[in-house]
Amino acid sequence: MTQDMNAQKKWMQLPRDVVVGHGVIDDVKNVCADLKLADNALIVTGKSTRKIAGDIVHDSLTDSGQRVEMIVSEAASMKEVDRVRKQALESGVEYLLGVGSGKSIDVAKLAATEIEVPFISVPTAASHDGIVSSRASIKNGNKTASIQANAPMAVIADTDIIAEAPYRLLASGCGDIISNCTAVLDWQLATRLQNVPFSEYAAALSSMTAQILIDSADTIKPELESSVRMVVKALVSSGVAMSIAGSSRPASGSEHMFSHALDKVAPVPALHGEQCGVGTILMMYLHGGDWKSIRDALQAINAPVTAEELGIEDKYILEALVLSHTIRPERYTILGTGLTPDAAEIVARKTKVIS
Ligand SMILES: NC(=O)C1=CN([C@@H]2O[C@H](COP(=O)(O)OP(=O)(O)OC[C@H]3O[C@@H](n4cnc5c(N)ncnc54)[C@H](OP(=O)(O)O)[C@@H]3O)[C@@H](O)[C@H]2O)C=CC1
Ligand SMILES: O=C(CO)COP(=O)(O)O
Ligand SMILES: [Zn+2]
Repeated sequence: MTQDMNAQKKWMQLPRDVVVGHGVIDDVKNVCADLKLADNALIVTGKSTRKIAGDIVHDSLTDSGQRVEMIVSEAASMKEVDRVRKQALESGVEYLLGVGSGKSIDVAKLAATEIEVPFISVPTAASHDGIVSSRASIKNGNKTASIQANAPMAVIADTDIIAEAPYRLLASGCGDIISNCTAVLDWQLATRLQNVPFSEYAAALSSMTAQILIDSADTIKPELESSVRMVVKALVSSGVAMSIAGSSRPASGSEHMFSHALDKVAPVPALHGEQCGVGTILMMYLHGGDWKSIRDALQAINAPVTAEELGIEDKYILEALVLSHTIRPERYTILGTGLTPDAAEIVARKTKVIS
C-alpha cells in the first residue's frame, strides 16, 4: 500500500445549486424541480422567520402541487432534531428545507442527514457560514457540539429578505468571514508544528475571501442588497473552503475557540460572528500580525470590537481567553497550552477589547 498523499481518497461535498439575488425565494420551486424533488417536503422555520419566509416557501411549493408540512423550531437542540426527524419519518418526507436563521438551518440540516434525505438551505440572514457548510451546531443538554452533516443540496439566498433582517446579523456574518484570517494562520502553524493535513487550495480560498471583505469593509452598509450579495458570496466561498478541506479548519481556529468559550462562560453571549470578529483581533495580536487592520475593518462594518460593544463584561472575556485552548484540544492553534490570566489581561488591554 502506498503512503503517497496523492493516492488518498478525497470526497468533497458541495451544494449543487446556489441561487443568490433579489426575489429568488420565488425560485425555491424551480430549484426543487431542478433537483427532481417533486413532492412531500418538510419546512423547518423559526418563530419570526416563518412570517418572513417560511409561509412564502410553503405557499409557493403547495401552489406548485407539492404536499408540504411546516414545523416551527425555537432552539438548535438535539430534542428539536429528534422532533423534526420523527415528524419527517411519520410523514415519509422526501426532503427538508431549513428556512430562517442559523438555528432552523442547523436543525433541518442534521435531521435530514440522519434520515438520509436531501436538505435545502433558505437563509433569512447572512449571519455565519453554517448557511452553506456541512456542519451543524446543536445543543445537547448544556453542551454545544459542532457535528458533521451533509452539505445542503441547494442554497437559496434572497438578498431582498436578508437586507431587511436586523443589520447586526449581517455584521456578524462579516465577523465570521474575517475570522478566516487567524483560522488559516493557526492551520499553517499546526501544519508546521504537528504535520496536520493542509490544503493549499482551501487555505488560499479562505484567506482571499476574508481579504476581499476587509478591502471592501467600508461598502458594507445596512439595507443595501449589494452588501448582502457580497457577504453571501463570501459565506459561500468559506463554506466551499471547508468542503475542500473536509474540516472547518480553514474557517475556524483559535478565534472560534474563544467564541465557543464565551458561549460557555458569558451569561448572555453575543452572536457567533460578532464574538469570532473580536476573537480575530485578539488572536491576530498573539500571532504578531496586523490586528489593527482587523479592528479597523470590523469598525468600518459597525461590528463590535470591544467587550462593551459585545455586551459582555470584561471578566468573562478574560475567563474565556484562559479557557479557549481547552475547547478543542485536538486542534492545535496559537493558543498552544493556554494563556495565563495575566497574559490574557495584557492581550485584551493592548488590543483595546477591554479598557
Ligand atoms: N452550522 C454552523 O457551522 C454554525 C452554526 N452556528 C449556530 O447558528 C446559531 C446562530 O445563528 P444566527 O443566525 O447567528 O442566530 P439565530 O439563529 O439565533 O437567529 C437570531 C435571530 O434572528 C432572527 N432572524 C433571522 N432572520 C431574520 C430576518 N430576516 N428578520 C428578522 N429576524 C430574523 C431569528 O428569528 P427566528 O426566531 O425566527 O429564528 C432569531 O430570533 C447558533 O445556534 C449557532 O450555534 C453558528 C456558526 C456556525
Ligand atoms: O463556525 C464555523 C466556521 O465559521 C464552524 O466552525 P466550528 O467547527 O468551530 O463549529
Ligand atoms: Zn463561524
